Amino acid sequence: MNAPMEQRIATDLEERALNGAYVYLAAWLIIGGGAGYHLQQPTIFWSLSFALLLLGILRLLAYYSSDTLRRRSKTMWRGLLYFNALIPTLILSSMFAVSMVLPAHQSIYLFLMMANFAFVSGGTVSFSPNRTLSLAYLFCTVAPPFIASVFFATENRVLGMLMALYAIFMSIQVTRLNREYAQLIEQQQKLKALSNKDALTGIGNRRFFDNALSLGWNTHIRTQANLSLLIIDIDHFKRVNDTFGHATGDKVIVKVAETIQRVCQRKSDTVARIGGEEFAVLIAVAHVEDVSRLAERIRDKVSKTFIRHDGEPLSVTVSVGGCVCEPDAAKDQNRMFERADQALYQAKNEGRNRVVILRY
Ligand SMILES: Nc1nc2c(ncn2[C@@H]2O[C@H](COP(=O)(O)OP(=O)(O)OP(=O)(O)O)[C@@H](O)[C@H]2O)c(=O)[nH]1
Repeated sequence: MNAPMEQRIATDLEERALNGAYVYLAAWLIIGGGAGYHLQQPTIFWSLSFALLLLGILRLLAYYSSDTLRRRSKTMWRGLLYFNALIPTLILSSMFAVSMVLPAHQSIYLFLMMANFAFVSGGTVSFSPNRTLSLAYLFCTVAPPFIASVFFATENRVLGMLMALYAIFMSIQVTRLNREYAQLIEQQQKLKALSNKDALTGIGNRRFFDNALSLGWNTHIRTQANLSLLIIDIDHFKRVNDTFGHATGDKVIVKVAETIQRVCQRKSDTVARIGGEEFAVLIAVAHVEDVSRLAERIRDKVSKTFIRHDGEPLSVTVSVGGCVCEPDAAKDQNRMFERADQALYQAKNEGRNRVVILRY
């Protein structure tokens, strides 16, 4: 399982578990209060109410500090998630078992039976993104009343058998729901990746670049991280299309994209096609000399790269405009882009096949 998928499942589970912060307590108060159990067994009633209240608060705390918790220790985070998900249902299903076996607690029997069936459905479906958690929930909800009905209150055996049958049915449903959930998330991830990809070259598209620029810009301002931008435009590309045809033009675009990618191989480099024959590169470099050197390498490599047209070699050149940015909260990312565009314009005006870098 990849990291974004793991993160997505974790967030989903926490959100689905959030209702439990009040549902168990509310159900217990309604059942106990409605059946007069709070008068018959006040110590048990109020102790369990207090315990469910504390568990609800713990669940809320776990939800609101989940990011920190996950960052510190995934094992602790998972342990707390399981604890919060399983203990409240275990308490109520155990009370259901008790009410089945001991006549003194019979007043809550029927209501707890209804609540228990509801929890079996709701809880197992809610936790289905994590099959283990969902099956553990099913077990905690069904096992106590099942054991009680089969071994201690045998007049309830039919109910026990029904619960077992329902548990088997739900466990099959969980497997199916879990598979469908995983497929859905996978498809969403694929769609997201596709929507960020340029169909012709396979590199990032304009949307991908805009997101990367915003993200890079915010980090640049917040952490004073280095950030520079290059805009690369193929020279006289209209002529390529007009002379050799659109299909060859496409091949040229693909080749230029590959060449830029080969030069910009650092993990921190972001390469995208932002227009027809226009590319952008975001780099974590702060010195004009370093940015110039990289831009020159791109320019040089493109000019030495050939594609074949009717067996004949064909090459193109590119002009590169760059902007090297000093971090300053008063500046803005659009101005940075405009500055790089201005540098590109200058490179074109000065004769093309050249690099111009400006500061911002
Ligand atoms: N083959 C192909 N051509 C494209 C694509 N996108 C844009 N173009 C063409 O790229 C050409 C860009 O031309 P111009 O903007 O005039 O620029 P240029 O000819 O490169 O001239 P300079 O940029 O000034 O050097 C146009 O003819 C567009 O039709 C594409 O995806 N494939």
